[in-house]
Amino acid sequence: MPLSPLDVPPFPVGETTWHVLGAGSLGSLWAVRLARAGLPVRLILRNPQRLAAYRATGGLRLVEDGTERLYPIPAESLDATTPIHRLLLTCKAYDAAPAAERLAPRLGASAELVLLQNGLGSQDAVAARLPGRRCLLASTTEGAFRDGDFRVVFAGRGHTWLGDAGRPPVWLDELAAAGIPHAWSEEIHSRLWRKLALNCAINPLSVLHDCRNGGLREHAREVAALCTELAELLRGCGQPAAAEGLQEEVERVIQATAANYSSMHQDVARGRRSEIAYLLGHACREASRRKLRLPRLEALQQRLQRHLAERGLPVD
Ligand SMILES: NC(=O)C1=CN([C@@H]2O[C@H](COP(=O)(O)OP(=O)(O)OC[C@H]3O[C@@H](n4cnc5c(N)ncnc54)[C@H](OP(=O)(O)O)[C@@H]3O)[C@@H](O)[C@H]2O)C=CC1
Ligand SMILES: CC(C)(CO)C(=O)C(=O)O
Repeated sequence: MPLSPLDVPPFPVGETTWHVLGAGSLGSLWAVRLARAGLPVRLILRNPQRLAAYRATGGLRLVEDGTERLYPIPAESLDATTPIHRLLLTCKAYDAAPAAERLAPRLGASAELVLLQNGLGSQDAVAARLPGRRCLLASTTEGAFRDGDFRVVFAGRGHTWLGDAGRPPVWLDELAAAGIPHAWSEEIHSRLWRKLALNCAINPLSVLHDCRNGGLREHAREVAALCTELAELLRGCGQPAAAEGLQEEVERVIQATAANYSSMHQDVARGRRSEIAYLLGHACREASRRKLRLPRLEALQQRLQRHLAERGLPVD
């Protein structure tokens, strides 16, 4: 497929650089769209070897609507020392806090972070390592996957919600200019909890039954029982809105994604670490902290951990 260099910026360049740590699926998708809107973007790669590999490939490749293009976005390694004012954190949940800790010396008091991790728990861990810095939470329904090193396929259009306890930042305009569908959410915690519950109802069972999401239609009673406990957990955690109509939505998602393998199924099938600790693990920890007895969720976690251990994968 033809490759072309980065387009000439169509917008005046913003002043604050978007540093992106996690040049994988979501990070590349964001970095490319911001860069082609003329905004200053810099990737942070994990070490000099990864930086050299990136430079050798000439940039990020994004496959969008069947067309691949090359975007030579500037990059640096984690060892760089220049200040960071705005950071998009798009690594996996288990990598987020260690990465934030490494970058802490470069993040001044007015630095802002956008945390795009799935599940819950990693966001608090990041914030604890960066006292005083603004950490915005994000939840997305966009989909992307890597099919090569620094090559990403934009697989599903979606929407991203961002929020925290403060006011919407002015740079949301930059997301609009970059064509990133988004909205400010006053209830970002509720959205993250709801997504966590959907993931807990679908992903572990899809791994244990080794099936596509649609295969869970044959386990409808098991799914329904989990939804009952998940709704109880959400209410117990002060998220009653996230509990409403949970089972119906889980059934809709199973139907709509029937042909897909869940992200956890894909991770396990490829021998990669899963984000269990930030999904089912977080759910079970919160239940135990609040003395809620949710036997089905606990049994599911134990089954999943056994399954992961048998395959030599981390159980958290
Ligand atoms: N992909 C998707 O469609 C969606 C993803 N999400 C969530 O987004 C988050 C990111 O997922 P995804 O983009 O798929 O993950 P990927 O595995 O595709 O990308 C993660 C990237 O983070 C990099 N990374 C990890 N640690 C460091 C570090 N210390 N320094 C520099 N780079 C680092 C990895 O580097 P390296 O390449 O060197 O390994 C990798 O490029 C997850 O929480 C996921 O659940 C949510 C919705 C959809
Ligand atoms: C499709 C869905 C909702 C299944 O839980 C998902 O988000 C995932 O696979 O992680």
